[in-house]
Amino acid sequence: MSTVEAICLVGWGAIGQRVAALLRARGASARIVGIAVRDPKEVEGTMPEGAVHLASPEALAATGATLVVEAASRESVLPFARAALTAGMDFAVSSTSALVDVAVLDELVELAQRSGRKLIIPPGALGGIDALSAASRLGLDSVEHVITKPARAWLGTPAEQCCRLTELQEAEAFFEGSAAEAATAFPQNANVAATTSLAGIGMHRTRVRLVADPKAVENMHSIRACGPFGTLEIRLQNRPLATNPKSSEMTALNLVRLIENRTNALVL
Ligand SMILES: NC(=O)C1=CN([C@@H]2O[C@H](COP(=O)(O)OP(=O)(O)OC[C@H]3O[C@@H](n4cnc5c(N)ncnc54)[C@H](O)[C@@H]3O)[C@@H](O)[C@H]2O)C=CC1
Ligand SMILES: O=C([O-])CC(=O)C(=O)O
Repeated sequence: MSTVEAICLVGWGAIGQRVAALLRARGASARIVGIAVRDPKEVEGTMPEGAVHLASPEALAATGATLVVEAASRESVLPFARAALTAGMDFAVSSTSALVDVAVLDELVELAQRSGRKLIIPPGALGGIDALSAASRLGLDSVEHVITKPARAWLGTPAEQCCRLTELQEAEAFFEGSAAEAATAFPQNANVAATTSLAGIGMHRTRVRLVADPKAVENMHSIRACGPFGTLEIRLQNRPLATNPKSSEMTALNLVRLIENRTNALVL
């Protein structure tokens, strides 16, 4: 028996629209029933058939969705996750930098437990999060994550105060610190650091380096983890999304995978 998953999206930007387009093109067993954005004009003329605009988190409850997928902003996570979990829906987080705040993470996990639903952290722009999470069950000695993006992807972030992004000739590492510091200061570019931390050894022990590379055309992620399990080394060269160079195509693809796995008999 095949089922159709009813989904609400929070955010209708580069990732949200790409996910919707991929689900439609692939004929996935998923129906987008609601889209939350602050300004309804943003969805005018592009809303998937049968979907409604949601003006607030409280509007989720009436949609009948079983899964809410956030691809909006750090600020959107707490109010929309609260509303979704309370209404008996699972909630998938893209803006994982929101979870650097332990009070937010604890509240949402507790709410998910009480409501019998799931707070889901998809791999986002990453791969290998399954292996890292598996390895962490034996304990890990170290996790390092290097994020290298084209210089233009760092425009409009505090990287502008660390280096002259538009004049760079060579790659420049402009930040080194913990994942907590990286995700807090760069919520549009370093959600992945929070994701790596949640899967591995936490926000404070995960070391992060951020690099602006004027010659790069892709968003690169290099992760190295060591522990009693052995060593893990992963390197992704992600194509950026056409409408937002800060975000990778892989993020949308991982959401499509998550959504399709909800109804597929074979889960991969
Ligand atoms: N976990 C990961 O690996 C990755 C996470 N991201 C994060 O995913 C999120 C979405 O990324 P993009 O689609 O590229 O961004 P975008 O800027 O293209 O689109 C954001 C959308 O969310 C809406 N929005 C923002 N705040 C909102 C709020 N409080 N309530 C309702 N709607 C709101 C905007 O109006 C817009 O429609 C960002 O926070 C980004 O940093 C992006 C790439 C990878
Ligand atoms: O898409 C990426 O490569 C990573 C990203 O923006 C994030 O973690 O916020």
